[in-house]
Amino acid sequence: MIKVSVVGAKGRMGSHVVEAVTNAPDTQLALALDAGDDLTAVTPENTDVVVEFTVPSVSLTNVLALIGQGVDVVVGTTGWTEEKLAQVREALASGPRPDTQKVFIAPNFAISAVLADYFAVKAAKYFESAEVIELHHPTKVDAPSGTAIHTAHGIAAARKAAGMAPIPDATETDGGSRGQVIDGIHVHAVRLRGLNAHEEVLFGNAGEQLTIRADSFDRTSFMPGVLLAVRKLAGDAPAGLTVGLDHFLDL
Ligand SMILES: NC(=O)C1=CN([C@@H]2O[C@H](COP(=O)(O)OP(=O)(O)OC[C@H]3O[C@@H](n4cnc5c(N)ncnc54)[C@H](O)[C@@H]3O)[C@@H](O)[C@H]2O)C=CC1
Ligand SMILES: O=C(O)C1=N[C@H](C(=O)O)C[C@H](O)C1
Repeated sequence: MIKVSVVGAKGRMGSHVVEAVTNAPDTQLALALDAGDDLTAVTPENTDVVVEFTVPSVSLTNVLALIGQGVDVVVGTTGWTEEKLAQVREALASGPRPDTQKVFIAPNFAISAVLADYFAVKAAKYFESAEVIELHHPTKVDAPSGTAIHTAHGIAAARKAAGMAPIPDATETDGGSRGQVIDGIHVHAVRLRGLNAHEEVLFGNAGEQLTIRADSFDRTSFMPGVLLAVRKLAGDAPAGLTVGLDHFLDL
């Protein structure tokens, strides 16, 4: 049995993870921790893998503390920048298990979202225009979503590798309507009661459009991906930092 502790266990995602870990045949719940709890309670003796779903403002601090505790960590929380990822790599290198410890961060654990992202990167070099629209529940604290930021970076990298010109856009006045520009890609965020987690990637050429859309209607959609990551970290995932569930899928 893989012993799994959950940090952020009382949250929308954390409570689903507690249920999934409890019900899966090969995992068992070790500790369920939330705000105010002491992370030094998590040790290699009681925990094989920690799953962290908290808030962007605290996740880095939690992950650094958990690396210090010597346990492997699966992270679903958003808000990761290159600077924060570099701090995780440094902490792993100078931590208690530099050759074997693993941290895995996924912008999105839903297979629909991971595939949408993958297909978008494949499509990027064939279209003059590309924009991303993400749509979420109104209780989400960050915008744009971590997934949309990841998608925008992926599209931008593919366009750059293909030597493409900047996206055509004659806008001269913009009070914010054109969204946030990430690596040259416009990203728009919608917050609407009734929605859960959704993303559309729009690609355009003269006379044609490709739309790639992923919809997570329910948080159960993230649980197979979370359990896959837990199993991979307890198994043959490489040591060090890995970002993106695509690394654990046969794409
Ligand atoms: N990677 C993925 O597939 C997904 C990622 N997310 C991300 O996961 C994060 C959490 O989302 P939700 O569960 O909806 O948020 P939430 O607000 O429902 O839950 C966050 C939980 O973290 C707890 N918390 C806050 N500070 C803490 C601390 N210092 N230590 C321990 N626990 C602490 C809160 O008390 C709360 O229970 C967000 O960044 C969200 O964008 C959400 C869905 C899927
Ligand atoms: O807060 C959410 O709900 C979600 N957050 C992640 C993100 O910001 O990309 C993943 C998914 O979109 C749900």
